[in-house]
Amino acid sequence: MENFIVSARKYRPQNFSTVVGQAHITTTLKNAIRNNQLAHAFLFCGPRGVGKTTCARILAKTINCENLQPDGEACDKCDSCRTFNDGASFNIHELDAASNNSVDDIRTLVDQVRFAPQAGKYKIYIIDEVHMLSSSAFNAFLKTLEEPPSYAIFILATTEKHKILPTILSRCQIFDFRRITIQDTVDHLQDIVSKEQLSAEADALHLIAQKTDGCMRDSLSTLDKIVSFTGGQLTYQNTLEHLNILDYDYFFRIMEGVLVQDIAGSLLIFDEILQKGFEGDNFLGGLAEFLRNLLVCKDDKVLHLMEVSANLKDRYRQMSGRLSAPYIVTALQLLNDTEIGYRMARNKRLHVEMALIRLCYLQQAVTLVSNEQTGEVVKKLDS
Ligand SMILES: Nc1ncnc2c1ncn2[C@@H]1O[C@H](COP(=O)(O)OP(=O)(O)OP(=O)(O)O)[C@@H](O)[C@H]1O
Ligand SMILES: [Zn+2]
Repeated sequence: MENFIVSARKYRPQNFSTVVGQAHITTTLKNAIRNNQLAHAFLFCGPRGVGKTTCARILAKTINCENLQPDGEACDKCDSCRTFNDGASFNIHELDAASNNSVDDIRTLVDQVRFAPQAGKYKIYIIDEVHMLSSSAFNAFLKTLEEPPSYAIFILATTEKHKILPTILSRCQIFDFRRITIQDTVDHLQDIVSKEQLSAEADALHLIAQKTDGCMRDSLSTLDKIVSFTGGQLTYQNTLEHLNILDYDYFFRIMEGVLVQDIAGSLLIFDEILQKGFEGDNFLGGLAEFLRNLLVCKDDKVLHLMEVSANLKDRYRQMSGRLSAPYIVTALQLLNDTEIGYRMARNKRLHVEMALIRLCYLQQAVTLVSNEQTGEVVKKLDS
């Protein structure tokens, strides 16, 4: 515990096979390396913290490895690999275009490109947040990108692909990085928790993954924070408190109330939520996601779109079985309208309360309508 190092650095993947959730990219890169068909310019696009810089560094190490493995991975033992692992290689240059975006910055880089590497095969230039380069800097760079020396490889990374000029796009091999799924994030966090000999309930890790929405870097830094906050004992409850997330239990309870048209009960639960310091729109957003999950549960074909823990899945399924699909859809529509009106509403509490009351009445209304007029539709959606 005392030696707990920031996970994002300590657990930065050192080879392609340990990069989580980007197999479509790592496989292609490994094949290109093995077959000696490496492009000279790459564009790595995708959300923040999903492994762009990490993959760029692994690529740099691998193509300089003196003893490339048959599977396309670096050996991690040769001199070159060791200097890369120590962060001491002269063959990798990183430029953060967010803070160095002038023509002069690019000229300095272009000047360096002229010199062949003293050791190793390739020099790799990583330009992070490349969309931030000024247009004159872009132009100064274009010539080098068009005719790079054989030993130079450029890896441009960006979170905003649409801002990249077509002249650059057409000169790069483009890789689209994906946000990391909740399950992949949970598995990765679990792995770190075991290695660090900490303890964490699976549902607690799920909460972290859910909160950080596919960004691995944020998941790891959140894990770090909660570890120090809880002394390394993560439970669902203490993680919930730390992350300031609304407990799903509230939504199950609200729905129980709605099912029996218990208006008073539903309003009291909403009051509890407000007392805890949450805002009405947190609640509306959470309830909408909850209903969306109930809808997704209705069909096994789309069940994987519901990214919740195994425990919670069963609970969702049971609840979903008690509601008709038309009810859920109508309720979602109602919540959507309520969310749109929320900002304008003067009495926000009342605005949400009205929605809850209507949800209670809706249950009856939709059941009546669907039985009489749309029995067929309901059967289809429900089956
Ligand atoms: N796919 C992944 N698998 C495992 N760890 C990851 C992955 N993506 C990110 N990480 C972790 O997050 C940290 C930051 O990742 P990285 O710098 O590669 O992200 P990035 O996509 O380049 O983000 P940015 O666009 O913000 O620069 C890494 O040190 C690593 O610990
Ligand atoms: Zn090596």
